[in-house]
Amino acid sequence: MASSPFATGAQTPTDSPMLPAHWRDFVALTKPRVMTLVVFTGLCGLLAAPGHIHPILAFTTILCIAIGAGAAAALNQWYEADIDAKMKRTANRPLPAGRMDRQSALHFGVGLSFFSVVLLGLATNWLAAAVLAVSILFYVLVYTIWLKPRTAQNIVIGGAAGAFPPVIGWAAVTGDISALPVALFMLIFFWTPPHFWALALFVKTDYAAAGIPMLPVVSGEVVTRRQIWGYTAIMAIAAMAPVLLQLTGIVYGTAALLGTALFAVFAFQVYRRRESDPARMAPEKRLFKYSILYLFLLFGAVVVDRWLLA
Ligand code: HEM
Ligand SMILES: CC(C)=CCC/C(C)=C/CC/C(C)=C/COP(=O)(O)OP(=O)(O)O
Repeated sequence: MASSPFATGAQTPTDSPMLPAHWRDFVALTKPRVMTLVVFTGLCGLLAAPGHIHPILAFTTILCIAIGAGAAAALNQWYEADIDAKMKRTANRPLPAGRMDRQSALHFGVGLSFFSVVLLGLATNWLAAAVLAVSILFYVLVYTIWLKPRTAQNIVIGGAAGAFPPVIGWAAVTGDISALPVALFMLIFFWTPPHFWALALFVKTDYAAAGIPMLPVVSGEVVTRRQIWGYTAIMAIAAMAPVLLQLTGIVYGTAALLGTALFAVFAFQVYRRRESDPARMAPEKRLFKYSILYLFLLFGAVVVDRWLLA
């Protein structure tokens, strides 16, 4: 059995005899579905940046973002194996299901974190590599280990980790960080609370069972619905900022206006919903699904716009 400095002594699925970890479990450890959008926002940051980057270096940059994000996800699951075992949604992950030992996940996560940061630094520049390192550390140390078990504001602050990829992509090309990557960072930063709390509303019993103080568990549904609506309003300002600052043009402007209007409609439906409402598709499920499409749409539009303006 793998020992961990965080072991509670309680019997968990990770205490059971280990089966050899299959490579598919290592892939699962990187949360590949979530990472598609992380990688896409990083790619868009890279493609929107002025200047030239050799295609091989561009590919290496995106690979490093994917590896770094995957490594951070592995470390998140290394630390949370006991918690994941208590939630239906996560109980079948490689560690809680007993298909992999914790030490393998730790080595995989630490090894790939170093590899991605060093490779990015050597291939592009050390500013991009430093931002990648900060995002990995932020996700693992600030969000997973420090804030997540302690406060319902965990994802508001910790969510910054997921906002760095476009900055990394941009910095890899230009060697600096200017207004547009900062605006894209702010967009993801304020998008994260509605994205996550919409999901948290329909999996709150899971989080309650695991003892994680997510907002719907700690403050209840009404407060969460109000907060989703409030952060959507701030996110709308962040979404329009690139247009107002004349960093993007008509394509992004149109996408941001229409896309954000629909986001606001869905967020308002979440805000208005009372528990007794009959559900076709619950508004929070619709908002969660749409939040993912929204970010794909707006980041894609940034790239199209920058190319048209170039
Ligand atoms: C701290 C911030 C965030 C939290 C707490 C969070 C939480 C979650 C959770 C719990 C899920 C369900 C996935 C699962 O069951 O494995 C999810 C799904 C997803 N998240 Fe987030 N998320 C955050 C930030 C982000 C960011 C920054 C992105 C991308 C830019 C992102 C993209 C996605 C995508 C694409 C899915 C859907 C995955 C699927 O189809 O299964 N999330 N998120
Ligand atoms: C480059 C780099 C390091 C990017 C990181 C991107 C990032 C922070 C993505 C967050 C994605 C995510 C699924 C969080 C889940 O929260 P959780 O771990 O609390 O979810 P769980 O309840 O499913 O374990």
